[in-house]
Amino acid sequence: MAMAYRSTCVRVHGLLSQGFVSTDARFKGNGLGVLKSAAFSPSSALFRPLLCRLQLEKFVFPRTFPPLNLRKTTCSAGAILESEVKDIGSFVEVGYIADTHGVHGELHVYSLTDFPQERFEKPGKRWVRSKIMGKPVYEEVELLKGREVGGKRPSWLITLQGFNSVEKASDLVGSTLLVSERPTLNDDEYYIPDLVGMSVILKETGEEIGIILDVYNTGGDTDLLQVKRTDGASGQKVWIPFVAEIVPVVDKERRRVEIDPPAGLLELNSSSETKDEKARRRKDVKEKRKLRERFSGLKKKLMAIGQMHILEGLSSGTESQQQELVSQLLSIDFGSFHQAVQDVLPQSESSGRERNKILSKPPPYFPCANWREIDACLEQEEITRSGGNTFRWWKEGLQLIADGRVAVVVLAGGQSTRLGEKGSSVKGAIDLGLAGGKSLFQLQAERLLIIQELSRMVMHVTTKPRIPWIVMTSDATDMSTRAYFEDNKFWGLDKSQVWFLKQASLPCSSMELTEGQHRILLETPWKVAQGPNGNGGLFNALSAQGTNDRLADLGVDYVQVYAVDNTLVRVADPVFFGYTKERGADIGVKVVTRTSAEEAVGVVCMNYEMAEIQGAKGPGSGEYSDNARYGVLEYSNITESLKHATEETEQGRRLEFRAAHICVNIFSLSFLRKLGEPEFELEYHPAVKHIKHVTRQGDEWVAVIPDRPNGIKLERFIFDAFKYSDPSKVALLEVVREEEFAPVKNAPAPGVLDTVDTARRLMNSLSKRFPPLRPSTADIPPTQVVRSLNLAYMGGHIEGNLRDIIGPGAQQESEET
Ligand SMILES: CC(=O)N[C@H]1[C@@H](OP(=O)(O)O)O[C@H](CO)[C@@H](O)[C@@H]1O
Repeated sequence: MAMAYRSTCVRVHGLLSQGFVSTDARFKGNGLGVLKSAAFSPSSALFRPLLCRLQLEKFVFPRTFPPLNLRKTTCSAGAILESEVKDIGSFVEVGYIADTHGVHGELHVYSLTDFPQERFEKPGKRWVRSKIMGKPVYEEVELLKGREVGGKRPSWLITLQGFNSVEKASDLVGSTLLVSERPTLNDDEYYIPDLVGMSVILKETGEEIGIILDVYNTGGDTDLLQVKRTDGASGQKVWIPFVAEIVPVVDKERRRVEIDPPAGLLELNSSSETKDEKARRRKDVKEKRKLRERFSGLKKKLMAIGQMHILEGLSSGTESQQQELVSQLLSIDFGSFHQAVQDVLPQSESSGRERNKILSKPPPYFPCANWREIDACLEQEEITRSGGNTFRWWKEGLQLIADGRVAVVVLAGGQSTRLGEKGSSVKGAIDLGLAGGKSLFQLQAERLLIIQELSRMVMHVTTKPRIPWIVMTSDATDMSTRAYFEDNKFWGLDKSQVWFLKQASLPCSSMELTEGQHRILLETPWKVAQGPNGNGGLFNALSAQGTNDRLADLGVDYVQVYAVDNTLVRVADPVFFGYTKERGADIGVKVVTRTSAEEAVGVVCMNYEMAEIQGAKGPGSGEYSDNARYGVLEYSNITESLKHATEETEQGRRLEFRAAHICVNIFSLSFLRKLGEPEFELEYHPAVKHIKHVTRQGDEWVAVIPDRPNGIKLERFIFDAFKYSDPSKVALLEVVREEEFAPVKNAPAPGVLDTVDTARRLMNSLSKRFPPLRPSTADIPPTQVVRSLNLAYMGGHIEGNLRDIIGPGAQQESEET
């Protein structure tokens, strides 16, 4: 019976039921052989520096903006040209390197092999084939380790020696992973390419009846040899089960198999096979036609929007690289992209006009939460006492949590470009340098665990509440984020309460115009550079992926949404929930006082539409409409005069627009549902960023690593949704900056704010104000436990494992109860 591997092996043993086919390179039955270092000519060593030099000489600086730093490392010292490889047929494609993963240079590889464990997990030599200046280049690499990850397509995360940073690893994205040796097979196993082309001889008569065309497995256990008749039935194809009884001899030396077919097999197969084959061919033709139609539709669309250049990769590269490009292109919504570009273009041209129509004013009075008040009440062990506002909101919020009426969303789809190369593609996984190596995600998970426990204790519910934690990711962060949560066992949360939600991405485009178009940028010749569609992409994602319905089924009324980068964020803050509910609001907005005119934060304002007032004289006239809407003047858009505007108060001069938006908001579920409707779509804004890409120059692809912003990402802003709410349903709540806002945005550098270092300092100074939460808490009276937990939630330090203090996670508990 036969075990068959395309470009790999077929095993013969037993009867009809025991064979199978698997493939290493599914679409190409390459031959194999062992590649020896002697296979390369000595001149390859001479060629390397020449190749690198040539590359640099070929770099042309883009005309429209100043010289950029170009990548100089595309050709590594170990790379050799394809022409230098003597035994090219000996390589087998085993995977396609689709992306980098995490901070340590892991690579995400789509499997093209039937031996994934062997190829991606077993340490040892591998080869990488990429293209430099249009020429295939091979480089030997050492696989250190690999692990399987979930997903629609079989894929692995691998680590290669020497590729220990995102920067290094990204050089390999778009390349093909190869092996140069086949797994050792048993005596009864054969590689398909070895079988293909063998003569098929009738054992009884010694007569040749045909040659093996291919080996197939139709899903059962048995491999089938497809044999083209060369005898009297010339041209017909027959199928011969690859089992020892029918194929007793496989003679590799003489390249022949001897068969002993049962009576009628050859005839039976010939006729029935023709039918099967026809059906298969019809299906193939149909599928190919469908694909061709989709592809020609795509081409027309690209032509219409002036973006044909993104198809250039199809004239070079390997089959798998081209397939990757086609499948990526077919998945991109170019209609939305084009619409978004249109949104952005007229806006930037007429922004002066737009601004004249809107008069922005600071928002009216908003209260400030007073946290000390809660602790004072708890210290006196008077949980039932009415207390002040904050204490009332706190209890109301804990009740909402206990009743399962709230959920939280963390916005974690961003690509962390401002964190520089040392940043992680998963911002929430950044090591903050805290004791215990806690990351942003871990801090947030701990707060969620604590608040669930607090709600259980204060509201006397028997089952610990389980607050749905929706993690919004993007193509750029999804897989790594999921793997990070899995690796950390969800920090003790119930896995089922964490829902991943992927926001959409859109192509990135050049900043300058070419023939009147912002041209789409390519990450590699076979991959369009894409970016997540901004934090305002949340609303579409929630509705399109059924999350709103799921929340409604659970009875959720309010959803807190926050940016992943805030180390001090109070996840599922009961005060904020209680306040928003008490105000009957659809939107709750946390603000802090802006520190200076230059602080990179949006400021909350009221926008009055001047155009709607009869006879209004314009801004400054003192007249404006009463249909004001809440909005945010984003730091990237605000005018200099509004940014610096001050007002006189009894305490002296202060900034007029001082309510900084910290990206911690609450939306009622009914409002989120409304935002899912087409008429409440949010507009796009251009975000100007550094975008690494490749460009085609003549026959060569040139890598561009910009040292200044060179491209545009199209983003929606979450706060643009505020304008769709009646202002009476928007409730601002001021909180204490030192207690609730310490974002990580930038790479650490002297004098730079909002870095890991500044955030850690803020965290440490806050936690010093509270006694640490210790495991011994378990021995103190419940009211004191509540106080300790509340202080830990507010930023206190936790000693040891949180699970030792608050007991098992929700899942175990609910299973026990
Ligand atoms: C579109 C958006 O939500 N922008 C927010 C957000 O800015 P980023 O620079 O995008 O992180 O977080 C800031 C607070 O950290 C907030 O002030 C600003 O308004």
